[in-house]
Amino acid sequence: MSAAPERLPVTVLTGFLGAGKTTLLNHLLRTSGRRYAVIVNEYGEIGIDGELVVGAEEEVLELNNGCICCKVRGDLIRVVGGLLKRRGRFDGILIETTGLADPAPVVQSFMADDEIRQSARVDGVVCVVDARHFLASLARTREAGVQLAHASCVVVNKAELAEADTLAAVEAEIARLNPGASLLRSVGGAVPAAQLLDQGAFELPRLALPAGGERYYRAVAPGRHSAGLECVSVVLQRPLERQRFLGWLQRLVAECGDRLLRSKGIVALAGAERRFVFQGVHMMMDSDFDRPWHSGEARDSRLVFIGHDLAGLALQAGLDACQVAA
Ligand SMILES: Nc1nc2c(ncn2[C@@H]2O[C@H](COP(=O)(O)OP(=O)(O)OP(=O)(O)O)[C@@H](O)[C@H]2O)c(=O)[nH]1
Repeated sequence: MSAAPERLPVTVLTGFLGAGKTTLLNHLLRTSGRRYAVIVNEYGEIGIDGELVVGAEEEVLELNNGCICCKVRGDLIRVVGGLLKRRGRFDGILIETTGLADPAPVVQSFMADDEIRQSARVDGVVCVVDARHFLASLARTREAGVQLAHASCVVVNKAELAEADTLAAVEAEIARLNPGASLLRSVGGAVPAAQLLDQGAFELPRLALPAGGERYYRAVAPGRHSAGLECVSVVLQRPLERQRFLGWLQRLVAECGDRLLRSKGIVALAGAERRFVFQGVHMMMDSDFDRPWHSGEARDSRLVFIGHDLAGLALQAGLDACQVAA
């Protein structure tokens, strides 16, 4: 019996208007040494970004006349379905979303559609930010925060235009609000393609969470930069009782999935020899048992929640109640 073909990696490029998404996309196409099908989404009927993508070999598909996050989701599924029928021709798919798009529905399309899910996987969500303007965009708009919340990697672009202290402040704010995301600096989108593509950053077994070891509950209050975006990180030392935790998580995403943008965690369930991992994008959730706990490894649970108005969700109290008795 032949092994199932590997699922095609999909990288979603997000980032605020003018941050440098197309510039990064072109850099990746020029330097990755791999063949990508490109999907570009923009407002308006005339596709401009599609024209700006380098090279004739790449397959560039435009989804115009609507934002990918609302009107054209059905189109996205059709376009990806079509690409998957010709999958031998490329090594992956790159999707550039509009500067005002919420990347969540794009990711959710890959989580929700069974056929696509079997043949393709979201490998990463790359958020490109403009080093000089990011903090202002974050403070003034909801979109910039939503894009940051979903990123598995953030590229701080136009780094040459920002002072060193601005760069440091931008990177600190990114690490505060999305502590699992990797960070790269760039000028003209010039980052090593190998650090962005095919990283499996969105795969359950390779979920990046803040480094373990600390025993803390930390709620990051919305700061002056973040237009209400908050991050809550929780570390729990006692294992969680399975049914109680799964019920709590299910209720949380069902009832609060609109303001809970992103959730992920590595959890020690009582009696389980393997780590339980989960990740959610709004109400959609992926979860599974992953590798066995190593001997000597601290069996604590680490969870991260990013969203708006999280204080009211009483995350710590809810999770505390899931722990087995001391
Ligand atoms: N100085 C400087 N300019 C850059 C850099 N990267 C991109 N640009 C310029 O910034 C402008 C916007 O870049 P794009 O790549 O089109 O940005 P985008 O995010 O795709 O823009 P939208 O599709 O409009 O949201 C272009 O004029 C780029 O040449 C950089 O690192 N430094």
